[in-house]
Amino acid sequence: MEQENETRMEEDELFEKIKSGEVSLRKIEKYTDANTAVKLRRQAVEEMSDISFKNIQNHNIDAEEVARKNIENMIGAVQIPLGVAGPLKVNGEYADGDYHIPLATTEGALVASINRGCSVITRSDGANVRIFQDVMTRAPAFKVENVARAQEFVEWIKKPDTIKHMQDKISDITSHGELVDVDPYVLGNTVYLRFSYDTKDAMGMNMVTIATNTLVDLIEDEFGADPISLSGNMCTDKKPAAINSIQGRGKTVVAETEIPKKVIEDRLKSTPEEMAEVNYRKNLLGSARAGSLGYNAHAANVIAAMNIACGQDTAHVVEGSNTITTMEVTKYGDLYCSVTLPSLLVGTVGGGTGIGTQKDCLDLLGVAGSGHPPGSNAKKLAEIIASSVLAGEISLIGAQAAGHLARAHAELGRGGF
Ligand SMILES: CC(C)(COP(=O)([O-])OP(=O)([O-])OC[C@H]1O[C@@H](n2cnc3c(N)ncnc32)[C@H](O)[C@@H]1OP(=O)([O-])[O-])[C@@H](O)C(=O)NCCC(=O)NCCSC(=O)C[C@@](C)(O)CC(=O)[O-]
Ligand SMILES: NC(=O)C1=CN([C@@H]2O[C@H](COP(=O)(O)OP(=O)(O)OC[C@H]3O[C@@H](n4cnc5c(N)ncnc54)[C@H](OP(=O)(O)O)[C@@H]3O)[C@@H](O)[C@H]2O)C=CC1
Repeated sequence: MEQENETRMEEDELFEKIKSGEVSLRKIEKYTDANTAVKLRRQAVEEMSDISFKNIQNHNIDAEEVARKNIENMIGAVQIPLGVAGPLKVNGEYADGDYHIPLATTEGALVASINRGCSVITRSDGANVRIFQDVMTRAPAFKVENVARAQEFVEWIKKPDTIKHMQDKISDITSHGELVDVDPYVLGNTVYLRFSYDTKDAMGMNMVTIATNTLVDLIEDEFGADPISLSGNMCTDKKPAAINSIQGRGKTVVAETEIPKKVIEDRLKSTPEEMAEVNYRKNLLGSARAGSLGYNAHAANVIAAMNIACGQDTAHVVEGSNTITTMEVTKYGDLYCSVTLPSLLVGTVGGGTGIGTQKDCLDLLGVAGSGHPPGSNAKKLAEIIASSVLAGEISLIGAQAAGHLARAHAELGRGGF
């Protein structure tokens, strides 16, 4: 950021100007390098709040790296303990092998549980996992004169020539992103266009937002619809929404395993019948009665811990929690288990994936940066996360079937080992 400094100032002089309000907290980088700016901002906050930080200054993040794209008004960093579960055997199209799973959390018993689930899956010959759809969506809202005009708009947008024209336009904006499709939704005189893109190894929200902005301009110029908002909430980003469960968003991933009865008895202290019953009455019936969009036990736990560890956008736990878990006793008396994640949003480039500690975690999984071909690293990460969600579901349902949930949290979540 140094090249952007308007006028370099000595630290003492700058600190006085920050304290007096002459230089606002958010403009400090204009007068010094990013790391000094972080230090001065923190010291100013300490003085203004009359406290003395003991911890947040202790980190190894280079503000020169992150201040430009990951954070504004930086004053330090918060640490979250990192644990590891595994090995987890994954039989995917992109992830094929045994993996150690990085999990950043403060919830005692969570890593132990996922670790147990990994051991069960690995002893059951692994998790079979496949990706069924991979598109990131952005849905702007347009206002039109009336319903007849809405119909013309929908017909125009779905014309092959229009789509080709928009695809050509996108290729000027991004070398990795590709417009795949557009789905129109009409509500009175409002039309939502849900654009779907292949974003390769990027989770893609910046990419598709920038690309869609260009398409909104094109539509306004060439069709004349009135753009109201670049995001019309039918995307749907970071909110619980049935459209993501039904149409998918990001990666739609399914992972399954078949656990021998003996493994359930030995490792989970339960039986296939008991676990299937708990899954049915809890994850399926209980969720239906509650009006939940997530028919699972704690997919969000695993996705949150992996998202934090691997530099993903933590708010996308919302989409991931749409997961549906099934368990059924097979004709051999074993237990078939699956998780279906309709909307898992992950990437291995961009966002927080380049920060040192987060990149270490991506390296552990062998997915840091661009894949060969592009897109393959993000798909591999998605397969590993879905398999880890399966591990979490198996262990927690096992614990609830065995009546061990409260005991586990009393022992591991309150200081016991
Ligand atoms: C806690 C366990 C795993 C004990 O499970 P256990 O079977 O009694 O323990 P064990 O000592 O026999 O160990 C079995 C395996 O568990 C793992 N394990 C065991 N201990 C550790 C440890 N310290 N560190 C790492 N791994 C551990 C490890 O894999 C071990 O195998 P080994 O290595 O011995 O061959 C089990 O009772 C369990 O999984 N309980 C469920 C806990 C859980 O899933 N918590 C998640 C959060 S719950 C929540 O937030 C959501 C909720 C509950 O509200 C959602 C809902 O509504 O359902
Ligand atoms: N803008 C918004 O509305 C929202 C933004 N976010 C934030 O967006 C960020 C993530 O956006 P995202 O677009 O994923 O990331 P970035 O914008 O950080 O980076 C993505 C860019 O990386 C380049 N790139 C290099 N190699 C590859 C590759 N192998 N595959 C794909 N792209 C590659 C692409 O450039 P090129 O396009 O030139 O090919 C792509 O546009 C996060 O910080 C998240 O928090 C989250 C929600 C909403």
